Amino acid sequence: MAEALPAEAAKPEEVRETRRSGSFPPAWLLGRFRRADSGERTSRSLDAKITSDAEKSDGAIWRRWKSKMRMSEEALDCLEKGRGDASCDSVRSQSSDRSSDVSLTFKEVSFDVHLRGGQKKQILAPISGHFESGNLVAIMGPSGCGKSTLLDILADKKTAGYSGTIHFNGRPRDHLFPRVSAYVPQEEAMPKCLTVMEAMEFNISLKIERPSQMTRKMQQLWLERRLAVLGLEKVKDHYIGDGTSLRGISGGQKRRLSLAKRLASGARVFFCDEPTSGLSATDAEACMRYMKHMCRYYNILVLVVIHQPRIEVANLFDELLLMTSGPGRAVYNGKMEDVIDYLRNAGFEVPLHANPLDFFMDLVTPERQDARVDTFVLHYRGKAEQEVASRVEAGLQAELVGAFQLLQEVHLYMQTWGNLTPLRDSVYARRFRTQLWVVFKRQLILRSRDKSGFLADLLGGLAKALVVGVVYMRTGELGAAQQTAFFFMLCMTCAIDGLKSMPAIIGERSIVKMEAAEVLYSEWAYIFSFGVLNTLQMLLVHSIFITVLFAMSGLRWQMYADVYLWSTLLAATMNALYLMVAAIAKDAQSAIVFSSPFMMLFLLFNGFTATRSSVVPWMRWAIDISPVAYSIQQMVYAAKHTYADDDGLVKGYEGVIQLSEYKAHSVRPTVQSDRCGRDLLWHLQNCAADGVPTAEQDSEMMFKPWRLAWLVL
Ligand SMILES: Nc1ncnc2c1ncn2[C@@H]1O[C@H](COP(=O)(O)OP(=O)(O)OP(=O)(O)O)[C@@H](O)[C@H]1O
Repeated sequence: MAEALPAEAAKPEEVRETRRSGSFPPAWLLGRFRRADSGERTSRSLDAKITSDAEKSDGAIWRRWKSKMRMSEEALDCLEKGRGDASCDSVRSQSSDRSSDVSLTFKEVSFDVHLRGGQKKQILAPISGHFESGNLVAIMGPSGCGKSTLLDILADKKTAGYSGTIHFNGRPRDHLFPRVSAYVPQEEAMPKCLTVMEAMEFNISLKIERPSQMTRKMQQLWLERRLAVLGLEKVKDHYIGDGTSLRGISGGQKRRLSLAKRLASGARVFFCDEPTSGLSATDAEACMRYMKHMCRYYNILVLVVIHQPRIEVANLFDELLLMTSGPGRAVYNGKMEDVIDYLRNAGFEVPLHANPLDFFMDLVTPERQDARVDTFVLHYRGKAEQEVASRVEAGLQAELVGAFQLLQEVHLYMQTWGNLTPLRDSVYARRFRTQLWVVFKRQLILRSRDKSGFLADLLGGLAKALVVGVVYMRTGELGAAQQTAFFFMLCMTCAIDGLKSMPAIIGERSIVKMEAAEVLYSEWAYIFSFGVLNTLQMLLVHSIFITVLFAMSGLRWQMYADVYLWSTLLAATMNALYLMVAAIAKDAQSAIVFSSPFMMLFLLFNGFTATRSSVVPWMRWAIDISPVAYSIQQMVYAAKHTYADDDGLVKGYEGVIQLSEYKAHSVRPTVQSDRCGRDLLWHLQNCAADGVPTAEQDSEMMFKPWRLAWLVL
């Protein structure tokens, strides 16, 4: 059910009149509203949140904070209820007391693509515009006219080359532009097991540092105000969900959460690509009303690509950039309220009861029979282009504060609530260490909530050990060949086990890509935290598997450490390989397809069923690089050492070593003595000071440095 919609906020003119006053600190960030009158307005919902502990521990700070939140609540109240009394007028005027305006100016932006035959296709013909904060701007036009392309270019998301000038606050966009802008995709992938408030906290902790005296509770209240602006305060403790396995917030609420997260992060320009697509008409209208609300309340510029909205939604927009296709050209760029007059001037009267935007769109859609594309292109060039050009020129000359100064304003204000580290002049707001910690914490929370997945993993490991264990129960009593077959099976099982973690990384990849594009954190922060947690879980499941299996096999416990070490290294190596493939593959299916050749190569060239003499000479390298072959070999040597008192088994293992041609890799004392004398590197690694083989060599458990490096990699 759609929530109560906020009434339309103050008119753009009101905002423009007051926002240039240049006061500090910026109201858009603070939600800073002075008390409208001396009358005490109690905020019941806020009072309920005040804990006596907080009052006792940091009374003065808490009281200041409480007062700020109450003022912010008053202003919200006025905006939501659309009240017109004097106190609200005062609050409203102060709510638009914004110190930092922002503007986006683009001049002659065009985009061409090169087709196969070397031809060039113009997608966007030169297009210009200038938009200011506090406005909700619609970018509309027929399908394929280049709306999303233009939005991507303006948001600095287009990787292909384009031409034209784009300025933010009268200056070319710099490396800090991503920190003051936000690109909101049609549908954002978000972790389903996170609550709305946690998602907000995650974003803010990666974008704005919490001052030393600001408690988590204070920050949460601050975030609640942002949620309230987008009508989400009632679902702050709800899971985001995915609509299938976990029923979370609605589609419309998810879209608004995408906006709220970025709002809390301090973004000043929003680029929204069809934020209402897929929503019901009521939800779409609610979403747009909240966007308008946000835009006014925080003096933010919002550009929205939207397909033919209902009249109620269309009326919410302040400005319209209407385009036609073939190539994408502007046919209108001005105030939404002037559309009817513009059409009339061009000789078209909007029929009674018709939606003017629908009427206009039909006239500029080339596919329609009644289209008048050329008329409007000429009309725009003749009548409107000049006026747009002068706005653009003024915008280019404006030189408002740059992105760093905007960030600095927030930073300086935040310092009034405690100590902060210096503001970073980097695309990332927080240090790598902080990014790592925040991402790691979220991973931990998500994993701890996915109890069924974790339990299934543990039980799966146990069940696998029991099944394989039943087959190899008498291994300890059997000969060397059968014991080696057990090692072979064990290594095979460990090598394929990592396949199960591929879907997890593929599932999370779209979230990570989006968050990394938002420059919340570096992808390495995710890779490290995922790697650590995945390895820990893998080690736990693997330990259960190996211990149960080993206990069932009846082999001597002296060799448990060796079997554990080599099987773990093997599992970790293969796991890393699968994760690497999963990270670059398109989807789960192609990840399986890509990883199959590696898996088969290592499993087949295992040095046991396929040995150096049995394979074609030019494929021997495959045995040399196979972690499976190396693990089996080390287990065989460990077994030979463990059963040194059993001549029969020792002979059997020597036979296996000979058949498998492990000698080529092992260290024979006679050869070593000789080599210890002449090979310096070999000497340093493998020989004792007197140049004779060490005890480790005798046990034939030597590491080959390059093989160890391969395993670790
Ligand atoms: N990098 C590119 N290479 C080739 N063609 C491109 C590229 N970028 C955009 N186009 C083409 O430009 C045209 C406009 O695409 P765009 O998505 O911007 O249109 P749109 O107006 O947003 O369409 P819709 O309303 O249907 O989403 C399309 O035909 C698209 O294929």
